[in-house]
Amino acid sequence: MLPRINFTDTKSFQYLTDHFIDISGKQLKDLFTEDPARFEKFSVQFNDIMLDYSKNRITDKTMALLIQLTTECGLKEAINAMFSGEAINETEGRAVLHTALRNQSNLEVLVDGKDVMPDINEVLGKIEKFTDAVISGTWKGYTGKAITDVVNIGIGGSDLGPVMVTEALKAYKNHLNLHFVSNVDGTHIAETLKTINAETTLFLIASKTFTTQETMANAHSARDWFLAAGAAEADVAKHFAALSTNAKAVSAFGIDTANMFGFWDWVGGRYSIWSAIGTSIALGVGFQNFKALLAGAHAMDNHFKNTEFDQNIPVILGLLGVWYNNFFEAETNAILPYDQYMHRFAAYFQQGDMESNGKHVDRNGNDVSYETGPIIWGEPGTNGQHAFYQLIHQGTKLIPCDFIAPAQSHNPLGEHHTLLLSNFFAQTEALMNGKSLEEVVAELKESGKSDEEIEKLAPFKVFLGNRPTNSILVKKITPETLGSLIAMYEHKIFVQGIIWNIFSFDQWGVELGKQLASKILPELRSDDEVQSHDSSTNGLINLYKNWR
Ligand SMILES: O=P(O)(O)OC[C@H]1O[C@](O)(CO)[C@@H](O)[C@@H]1O
Repeated sequence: MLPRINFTDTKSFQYLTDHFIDISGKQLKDLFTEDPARFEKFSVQFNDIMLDYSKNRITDKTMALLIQLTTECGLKEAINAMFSGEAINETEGRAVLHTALRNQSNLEVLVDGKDVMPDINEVLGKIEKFTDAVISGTWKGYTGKAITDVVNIGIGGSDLGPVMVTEALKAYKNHLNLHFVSNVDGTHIAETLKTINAETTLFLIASKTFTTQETMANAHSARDWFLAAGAAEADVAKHFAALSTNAKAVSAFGIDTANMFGFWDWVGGRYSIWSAIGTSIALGVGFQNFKALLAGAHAMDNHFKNTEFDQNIPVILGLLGVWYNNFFEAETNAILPYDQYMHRFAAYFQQGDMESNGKHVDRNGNDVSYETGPIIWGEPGTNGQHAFYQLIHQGTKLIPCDFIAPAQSHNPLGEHHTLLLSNFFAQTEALMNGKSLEEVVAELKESGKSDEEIEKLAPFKVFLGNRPTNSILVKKITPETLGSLIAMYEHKIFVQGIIWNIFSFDQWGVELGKQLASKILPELRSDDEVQSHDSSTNGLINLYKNWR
């Protein structure tokens, strides 16, 4: 069982509340002047990943108090409980063991007294054989041709991870064309089907439960299209595979369970890229690269499990997030990768973080009296700079940002990467230092502006600065490094869930909308006027019926 400690009742919370009053009046740039060793002190390197968190509104005391908070909240015990397979997803009565899926040490991991590693290794072996056969072309379609296109049909955790990783690792891609269909909007599947040939297409139906409305609707449409293209029922086996925990529903759909790659209920949907849900990744970049992704994540797991908290990257990131969320009252957290390949990284962690920690009930079943999960958002730099950075620099909201960049590009084209990285370094410096009125006035004078013009313009050109950032500089986006980065954020989310005393591994909040949609569906199927809802919902439904 996880501890049940209201973190606002801890001593460290009280100390942090007092300490916040000191810190909130301090300027980051002054902290750097006062302590030239800040970078050495507030940075951690792990393999090819460097976390520089020195541009945060913290001192030694802040970090010491935040670490004390972890002790009072039982973080160490919670980490051990997760890794050892305790049923810490208490509202669903399940263990949380995505870490076992990437347990390259192969040491046993027990769930209800049973070692799960043999089953994991068996599925991995099956994925390797299958993906090798498809990539090499020995797996043939119903007319004897090799597969050229793979369509992953899934949503949420059965889509976002594979999309994000296959994009992030595009430099490692083989000849297979990957497509991802998630939205129940028929446009998504229709547009995809226009680009592929039934004879050479493999569909992966990715769904943990194999009951998700969107995925089932898309899977049925794909199957109908496949049969309409001239294939027979018996050909389905060569073109459809399932990634799921639900063998019964897979069979009922008509997919041979020989083509099913299984996983288990102790794998949460948004933590499932490491499972059979990663099959599209293994197809796109090869099984060895998929294994390397797992190895990178495993290395981060060991770092998280075994490193003292003051040097522990996910713990540090988690605590900084708590500091801004609960003391500075920052509502959002931007993830800004300076790497075009990572353009879906923030979207991936929108689900990872917000579905995990978007909770207002604590582990005792009581409403929390403090803020929990932040809003996660972001786009790759430098595009974001020309879109929303204005607000980060000069707006009224405090937005802690994670800047991520690789030192080496997969596409070292002319000066592009140097230009990109000059922006990466400049942005965090600008956010920290800002630009004072005196500096603005001096600059305008130098540019030849009159005193009158300067007086008018100057206020708009001031940057208050003091805006916190983390810089995550990696050597290169390789499968290993990407695996480590993903695991790093997963564990950061875990740390925060423990501090906030919430359950991070259920997602009851997605149920109500689903329930109501299934009630409304039959109403939409009939032509009768609807009167069973509030006037707004009735009005909209009836107008829709008139217009359709
Ligand atoms: O893999 P499944 O069972 O189709 O579920 C898809 C997604 O739906 C959710 O349950 C809710 O949106 C996610 O947690 C999950 O990733």
